[in-house]
Amino acid sequence: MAMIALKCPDITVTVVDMNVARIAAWNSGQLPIFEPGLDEVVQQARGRNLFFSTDVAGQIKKSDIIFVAVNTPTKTYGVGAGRAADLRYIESVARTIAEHADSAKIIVEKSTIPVKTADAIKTILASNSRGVKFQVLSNPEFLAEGTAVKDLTNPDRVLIGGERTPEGEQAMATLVGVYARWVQRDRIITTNLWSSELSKLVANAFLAQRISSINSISALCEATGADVDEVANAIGKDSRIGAKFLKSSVGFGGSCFQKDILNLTYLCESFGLPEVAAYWTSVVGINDWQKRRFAGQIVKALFNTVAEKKIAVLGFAFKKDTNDTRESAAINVCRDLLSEHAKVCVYDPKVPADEIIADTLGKGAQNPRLTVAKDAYEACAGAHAIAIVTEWDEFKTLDYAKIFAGMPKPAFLFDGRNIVDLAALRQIGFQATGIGKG
Ligand SMILES: NC(=O)c1ccc[n+]([C@@H]2O[C@H](COP(=O)([O-])OP(=O)(O)OC[C@H]3O[C@@H](n4cnc5c(N)ncnc54)[C@H](O)[C@@H]3O)[C@@H](O)[C@H]2O)c1
Ligand SMILES: O=c1ccn([C@@H]2O[C@H](COP(=O)(O)OP(=O)(O)O[C@H]3O[C@H](CO)[C@@H](O)[C@H](O)[C@H]3O)[C@@H](O)[C@H]2O)c(=O)[nH]1
Repeated sequence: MAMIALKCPDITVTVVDMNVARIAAWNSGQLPIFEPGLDEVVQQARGRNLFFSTDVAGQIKKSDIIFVAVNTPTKTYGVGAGRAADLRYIESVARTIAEHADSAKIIVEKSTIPVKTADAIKTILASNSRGVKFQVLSNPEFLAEGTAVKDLTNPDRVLIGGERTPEGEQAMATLVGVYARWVQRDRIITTNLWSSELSKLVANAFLAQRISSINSISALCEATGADVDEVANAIGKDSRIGAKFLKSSVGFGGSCFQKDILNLTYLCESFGLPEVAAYWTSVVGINDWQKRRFAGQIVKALFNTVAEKKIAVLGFAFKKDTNDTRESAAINVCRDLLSEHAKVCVYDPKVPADEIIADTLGKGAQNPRLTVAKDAYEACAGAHAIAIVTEWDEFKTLDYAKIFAGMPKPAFLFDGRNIVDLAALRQIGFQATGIGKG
């Protein structure tokens, strides 16, 4: 929304949320999320044509286009628990719009949702809105965290789905007109509603599948003496495969991939396609295995016991350049090490200590074996092993000789992101290993 406001000064964009603290943060000097370049975008547009408010009802009345970007987490209860998307926030927004709208609106699904959700939204609107006309469009978001501003400035594509009726086409043309202010017209794709809704889930499933594919091969590389980065480079040169998203890692995290694949598999089963569901479920299965495998390798290398040994975990966010920790592999790694009674000391440049502890142990819980350091050097001091879990750039240039000097020997380093020079570390004296480095 900040990007639309930046690129379209004549359009007034008001972001509303019922979370008062979040809106207050968006109106303050300290935005609630860390995202490179976002502060500058917000600063340019805020107060000009970008506003943040908790007045949901008032802004529904005033708006011509309403983007619905509420959370659609994995359901934790009842039918489909652990897999289906929980659509209660979507439904509640549809009811609120129906209650307060007193003129025609275009409703844009921006949240990631199961196919056919637009039908449910349309039905709720039509049954409650006292004759006000709505058009529902699907406009999934493809930005990745950490590169959001770049992705939004120059998107590979913008996808807009709508009804193939004159009113639907007109609504799509209106939304195309917004994006066309800065996105090349041939990168704005229009489709029917169901293709657009489904494409978002499929895009994430394909991206995650590439990571699980290369991660499965990382284990084979370790067993055979091959190097997974060399394999990725060799296969990625084939233009049919492509070089991106082939970086083997401790496992993918983030709020989207797992949730959206589970959502897709649940949909497949609901439509009577268990074989398709099983195929995509295995992408999540390999990811869970990869996360466990990493922690297991640490325990095994440290002579099958990490009890009371200090392990430094470098990085807690699910990827670099974000403070988001949702589904981060670091959570699983820390939990597995704690269950082996290791003393885990975490450092992340952007994630606050209380969040690291709450994510790992649960809200309010404490464990004296889990501590948070103010920098990487403090985390590594006296540690038997270092585990690099997030690929923050600063971990590439640490003074590893100094760190080595302060560790008990043998000193181990496990690079879960393949970002450091293993040969140089071995030269220093480390027992250093990476993912998929045979
Ligand atoms: N985070 C991403 O990078 C990303 C990228 C693409 C798509 N998505 C999709 O976008 C959606 C939102 O993701 P997110 O990461 O921003 O989630 P989030 O949980 O960080 O934010 C959702 C916000 O919606 C608010 N909300 C919920 N119900 C509301 C209501 N009835 N009225 C007003 N506000 C309400 C919540 O208070 C919360 O602040 C999800 O469907 C997600 O899959 C996210
Ligand atoms: O080669 C790779 C690429 C990524 N990752 C990991 O995969 C996860 C997801 O990374 P990324 O996709 O870059 O970030 P997200 O913000 O989760 O973005 C994904 O999820 C968003 C929400 O749906 C979509 O909009 C984006 O297009 C999609 O890339 C992270 O843990 C990464 O470290 C790897 O391990 N290897």
